[in-house]
Parts: sequence; structure tokens; C-alpha cells
Amino acid sequence: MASILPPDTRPIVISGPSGVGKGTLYNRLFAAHPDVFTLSVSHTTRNRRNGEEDGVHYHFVTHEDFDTLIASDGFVEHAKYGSNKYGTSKMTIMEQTAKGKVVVLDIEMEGVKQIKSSPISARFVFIKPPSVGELERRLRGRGTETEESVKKRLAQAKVELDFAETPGIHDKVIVNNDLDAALKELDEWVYQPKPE
Ligand SMILES: Nc1ncnc2c1ncn2[C@@H]1O[C@H](COP(=O)(O)OP(=O)(O)OP(=O)(O)O)[C@@H](O)[C@H]1O
Repeated sequence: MASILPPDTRPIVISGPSGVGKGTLYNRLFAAHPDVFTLSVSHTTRNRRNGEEDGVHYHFVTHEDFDTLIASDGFVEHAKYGSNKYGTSKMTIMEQTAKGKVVVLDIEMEGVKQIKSSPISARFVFIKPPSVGELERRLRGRGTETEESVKKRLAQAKVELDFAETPGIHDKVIVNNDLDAALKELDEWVYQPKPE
């Protein structure tokens, strides 16, 4: 498929419970349209893990640098998980957009709320599982989670699914049942003509 920019080039915010298939879907979208999209690189205060590259997987910063960015209103969204902070900086979005790419943000519910209440103009898509039982099967099937982590993610999933019912929050909701069908729906929504 040719590398054509979608008519609407605003950043795309993709959210949905852990294990629903967000990464699987946007990686396929990226592969279908090479050089069109770029995943936003978050800032984090957590330590770099083996194989992770600064500026590629995350921008690894100190707690002090992170707090300075918060104070200067440099984030579109940020949150604390455990003892570490994570956020998407305005500069990152601006730089990636300036390169002519459509920025894709993979963020959770609190981040969605923050971007919604910011001046950033974005498009919001929520990926929904066919059922909570299927979500659990995928999380377990991925083989990346401990039992405790599966339970935590499922509890959080219920909160996210409830929140997603709020009218007007998302521009598009896609049920990721059959992967090819969900990808087609995502692709068609991303490439739909720009609203007037
Ligand atoms: N439509 C589908 N049908 C069956 N399995 C799927 C489908 N989509 C994704 N999966 C599988 O579900 C698992 C979770 O997918 P993925 O890692 O993309 O989820 P995610 O939403 O990005 O999760 P996280 O937020 O934790 O990063 C993977 O093993 C993936 O192969």
C-alpha cells in the first residue's frame, strides 16, 4: 500500500484495556502505510531496561528533569505509576508532527482525560475486547504477565470499559474481535475524509 497521509493529520490517541490488542493493531496499520505514522515516545523516570534505547523506547529522564517539565507545562499528559512518572511531552508531539508524520499516542484513561481537557486537537479511538473473558485469554496467552498482574489489569480494564461509555469521549470505538476486520475498521476510520 502506498505511503499516503490521511486527510486528517491530527495526532491519534489510541486507548483500551491492556491486552486488548492495541499494539498489534497499530503496528499492522504502520506496516500497511510505511513512513506515515510514528508512535509518540514517552518520557519516564524509570530505569532503562536491557535493550531499551533512549529516545526510541522512552526519553529516560531524572525525577528532577521530569518535575521541571511539569512545572513549565511541558506535558500533554503525565501520570505516576508506582514510584515512577510517565508522560507525553508537547515538544515530542510537535517535533514528530514537524517531520510530517501522524503521531499515534498509546495511552491509558487518565492520559485520555488530560488530553481531552488540554488545547491539543486530537482524534480518539478506543479498542474494546469482545468480552472480559476474551481479554483475560489474550492477557494470559501473551505470556508476559504474572497472575497478580493479570488480575490487576482485568480490574483496571473494567474501570476503563465503564469510562469509555461516557458519551463524546471517543470519536470511534472498535471491537477487536476478528483482527483483520478490526484493522480494516481502524484503517478506514483513520483515512476517512476530514470532517468540515
Ligand atoms: N483480534 C485478536 N484476536 C485474538 N488475539 C488477538 C487479537 N488482537 C490481539 N491479539 C493478541 O492479544 C494479545 C495482546 O495484544 P497486544 O499486546 O497488542 O495488546 P495491547 O492492548 O497493546 O496491550 P498493552 O496495553 O498491555 O500493551 C497478543 O498476544 C495478541 O497477539
